[in-house]
Amino acid sequence: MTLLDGKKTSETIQDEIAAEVAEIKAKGGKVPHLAAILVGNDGGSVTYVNNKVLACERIGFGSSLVSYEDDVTEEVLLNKIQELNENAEVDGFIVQLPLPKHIDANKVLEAIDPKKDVDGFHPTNVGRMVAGLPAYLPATPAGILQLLKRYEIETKGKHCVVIGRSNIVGTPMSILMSKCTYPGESTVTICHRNTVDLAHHTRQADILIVAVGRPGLVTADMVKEGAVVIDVGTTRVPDATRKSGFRLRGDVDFDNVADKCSYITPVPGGVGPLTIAMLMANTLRASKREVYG
Ligand SMILES: Nc1nc(=O)c2c([nH]1)NC[C@@H]1CN(c3ccc(C(=O)N[C@@H](CCC(=O)O)C(=O)O)cc3)C=[N+]21
Repeated sequence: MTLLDGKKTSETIQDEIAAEVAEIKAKGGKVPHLAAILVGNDGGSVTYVNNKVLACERIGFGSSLVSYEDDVTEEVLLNKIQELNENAEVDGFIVQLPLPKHIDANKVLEAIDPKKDVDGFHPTNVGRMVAGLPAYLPATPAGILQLLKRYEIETKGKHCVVIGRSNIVGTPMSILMSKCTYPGESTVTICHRNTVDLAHHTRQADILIVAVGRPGLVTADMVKEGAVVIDVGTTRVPDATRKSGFRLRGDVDFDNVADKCSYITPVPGGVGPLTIAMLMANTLRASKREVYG
């Protein structure tokens, strides 16, 4: 069994980006700038957004964080988005999800200029991705592709089973794995909460990608011997022995599943850190006008 070291791969990618930023700076070019909008103070969201800002500092990007209380109006949010769309200093920005219920998240995401949508959540980028046109790919699926690629894992003709159909992970992941470029060319099955006999499907998987947010959902009996298992779940569960009072748990019962796998991602230190690296990669592409010219 080989551990897919997301933390190390993320550091490698960020080093590559940092080297490019240093080059841009040496030539007097524009330093990439990422802005993030955070609404409310959900523990996870605050951590992730802070990690994104820290990553910017580490690799030499400019960054700005715009924070609102969770009672902010949709109008205020939409006005800020308009401002960031028009601000030439800002190459890309994200609105951290989830948003409070009184805000229409789809409306907010559609207000972002697709050219600055480094999360790849705008319908224009989703459509371009599906059509195989240059697009910002959502960071988590893009990070998983990087893991498969950098560990040289064969995907052609393999059966890839994706559990979860979210707009952020499951749906784009399944589309990307079916595309005719490496890593891809897999036969893809999408499973979700209405799937009958989930284990029947997962046992057929050469590559199993789990993005549900239910700790321990995938147990050893559900995994084929030699499978590649990618765990996207990062749920905070109470843990009195930790200073923070919680620990992160994936969707896969790692301790029992790992022995059966050819490759597996840990949680933490798997897919999560790559999500940050790929957001940085998208921001660099935005500043170089690589996607939209
Ligand atoms: N607009 C938007 N874009 C996102 O990309 C986005 C979002 N909203 N909302 C929430 C999810 C979740 N997400 C993660 C990012 C990093 C880790 C990550 O770095 N995890 C570390 C541990 C971090 C920790 O200490 O908690 C790990 O797995 O090793 C996890 C999850 C991005 N998301």
